[in-house]
Amino acid sequence: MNLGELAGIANDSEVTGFAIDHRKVVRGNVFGAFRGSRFNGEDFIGEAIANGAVAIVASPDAKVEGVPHLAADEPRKLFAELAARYYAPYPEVVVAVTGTNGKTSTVEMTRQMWRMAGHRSASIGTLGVTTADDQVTTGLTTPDIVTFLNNVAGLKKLGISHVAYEASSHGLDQYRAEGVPVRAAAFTNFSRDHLDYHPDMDAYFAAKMRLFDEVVEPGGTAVLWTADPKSGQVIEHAMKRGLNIITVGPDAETIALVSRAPTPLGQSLVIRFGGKEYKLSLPLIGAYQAANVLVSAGLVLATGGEWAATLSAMGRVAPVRGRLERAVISRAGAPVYVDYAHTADALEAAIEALRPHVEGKLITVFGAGGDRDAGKRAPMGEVAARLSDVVIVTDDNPRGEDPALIRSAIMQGASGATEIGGRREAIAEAIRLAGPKDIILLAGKGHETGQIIGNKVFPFDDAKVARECAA
Ligand SMILES: CC(=O)N[C@H]1[C@@H](OP(=O)(O)OP(=O)(O)OC[C@H]2O[C@@H](n3ccc(=O)[nH]c3=O)[C@H](O)[C@@H]2O)O[C@H](CO)[C@@H](O)[C@@H]1O[C@H](C)C(=O)N[C@@H](C)C(=O)N[C@H](CCC(=O)O)C(=O)O
Ligand SMILES: Nc1ncnc2c1ncn2[C@@H]1O[C@H](COP(=O)(O)OP(=O)(O)OP(=O)(O)O)[C@@H](O)[C@H]1O
Ligand SMILES: N[C@H](CCC[C@H](N)C(=O)O)C(=O)O
Ligand SMILES: [Mg+2]
Repeated sequence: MNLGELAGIANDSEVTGFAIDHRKVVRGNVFGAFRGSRFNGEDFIGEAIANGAVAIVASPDAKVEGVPHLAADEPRKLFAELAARYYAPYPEVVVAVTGTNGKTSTVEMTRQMWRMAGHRSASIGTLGVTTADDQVTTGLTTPDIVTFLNNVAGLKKLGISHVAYEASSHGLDQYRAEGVPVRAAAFTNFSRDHLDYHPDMDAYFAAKMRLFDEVVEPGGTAVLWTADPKSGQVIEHAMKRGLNIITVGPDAETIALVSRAPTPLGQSLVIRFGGKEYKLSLPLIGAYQAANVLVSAGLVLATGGEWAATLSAMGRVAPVRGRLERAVISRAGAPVYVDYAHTADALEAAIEALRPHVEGKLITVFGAGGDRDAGKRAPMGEVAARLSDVVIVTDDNPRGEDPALIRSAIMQGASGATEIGGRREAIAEAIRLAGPKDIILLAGKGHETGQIIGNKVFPFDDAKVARECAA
C-alpha cells in the first residue's frame, strides 16, 4: 500500500508499517509523534525521518521537514485510523469491555463461551493475548496501538473470528485500541482508581465513555451491568449514539439475576430471560464472578449467540487465573485464595465472595502498587479492616516509591492491622496463623509472576509462594 492510497494525498512512497517509538522506525514506516507524559514524541521526528520514516502524524504545530506532515489536533486518533486501514483485515466479530473492575474476567469468559459455541476466539487484556492454544503477554492491559492492531490482524490470520478486548481508561484516553470495528461494548462497573493519571473521577468516567461515544460502531450494542450507580449515565451515552442496549443485573430487562445462593463449590443462580426463569449452577464463587459471567453472556448474545447454548456455556466456564484462584490448602486445613483486587471496591467484592465459605476467621493479606493512585490506599485499608477478621498489610509492587510509606498510607485506614513488609513473610505469617476453619485471601497481585521493586522485576507469584509456605 502506498502513502497516497492510505492518506488520500499525492504521494507514492511505499508504506511498510507504523511506529510510535522512533527507535522502532524502519524504512517506509509512518511515525506517530505524540506528546506523552514523559517525552514529547515531536523531539524525535528528525531521527525518525533519518531512520526511514515516509510520513509523520503529529499536531499541526509540530515541525516536520522533508516528508509529508499528516496533521491533526488529535494526532493519536488520526494515527489509529490510518494504521487500522493498513493492518486490516480483522476478525469479523470484535467486542470491547470497560469498567474499573472485571474487564479481564469478562473478556476471558466471553472468549471461553464463544469457543463453547464453536467459534475460534481470543481475548486481549491484562493476561495478554489468549487463544485456546496459547497465551502471550503484552505488558499492558490495552497494548499500544501498533501492537494492538498487529495482534488483532494476526489473530485473523490464525483463523480467529471472535475477539474480546479490554479497553482500559488509559487505553481509551490515548486512542490505543481504535480503528477495528467494534460490534458491542460492555460496561462492568465504576469506582475509584487511576487518579494518578486522570485529574478527577469525572475525567476518569469520561475516558471510559469514549468507548460508547466513539469506539463502538454505529448500530452496535451496549451491554451494561445495571446494579452499578453509574449505569444510568452509561445508558444515556449509549442511547445518544442510537446503540442497541442489553441490560444485565438484578432488576435488568434483558438478563435479570433473580436470586443467587452460594454452594460449597460455586453458586446457584436463577436468571430471567425472555419472560422465563432458568436455574444455573455456576462453578465459580462470589457475586462479582456471577456479574462478570452474566455480562459475558450479554456480549455473546449481542454477537449472535443463542440463549440455550449461552446458558449452558455459563455453567461450564473455567476459573480465570488469579481471580479467586484457590492456590493451596494449608497443613492446618485453611484454603488460600489468590485474587487481583487492587481497588477498595474489588477488595470488598473479593472478601464478600469468600465470607459465606468461612466458618472461622477470614485473614486478608494485601498491599498497594507504587507510582499508582495513592488516594486509594487508606480506603483499601478501611475496607479490609472492616470486612476481615485479621488483616496483614504488606508490599505489592512498590515500583519507585518507598514501600514503608505505601504501607503506612494503607495502615491509616486499617485499624488493628499488622504490618509485615516482605510479601513472602506476610504470606507465611497468615498461613502460620490460620486454623482449619479459616480462609486466607492474598489480594492485589493475582496472576502476576513478578514483584516490581525500583525498576527491577523479581520473580514472585502469590500462588506459588503460598504453596511453598504451606509445604
Ligand atoms: C501513563 C501511560 O499510560 N503511559 C503510556 C503511554 O506513554 P506516553 O504516551 O505518555 O509516552 P511517553 O513515554 O511520554 O513518550 C511520548 C511518545 O514519545 C515516544 N518516544 C519516547 C521516547 C523515545 O526515545 N522515542 C520515542 O519515540 C513514545 O513512544 C511516545 O509515543 O504510552 C506508552 C506506549 O503505548 C505506554 O507504554 C505507557 O505506559 C506506561 C509504561 C504505563 O505504565 N502505563 C500504565 C499506567 C497503563 O497504561 N495502565 C493501563 C491501565 C491498567 C488497568 O486498569 O487495567 C493499561 O492499559 O495497561
Ligand atoms: N464485577 C466486579 N465487581 C466488583 N469487583 C470485581 C468485579 N470483577 C472483578 N472484581 C475484582 O477486581 C479484581 C480484578 O478483576 P479483573 O482482573 O477481571 O478486573 P480488570 O478490570 O481487568 O482489572 P485491571 O484494571 O487491573 O485490568 C478481581 O480479582 C476482583 O477482586
Ligand atoms: N498489583 C498491581 C495491580 C495493578 C493493576 C493495573 N491494572 C494498574 O493499576 O496499572 C499494582 O498496583 O501494582
Ligand atoms: Mg484487566
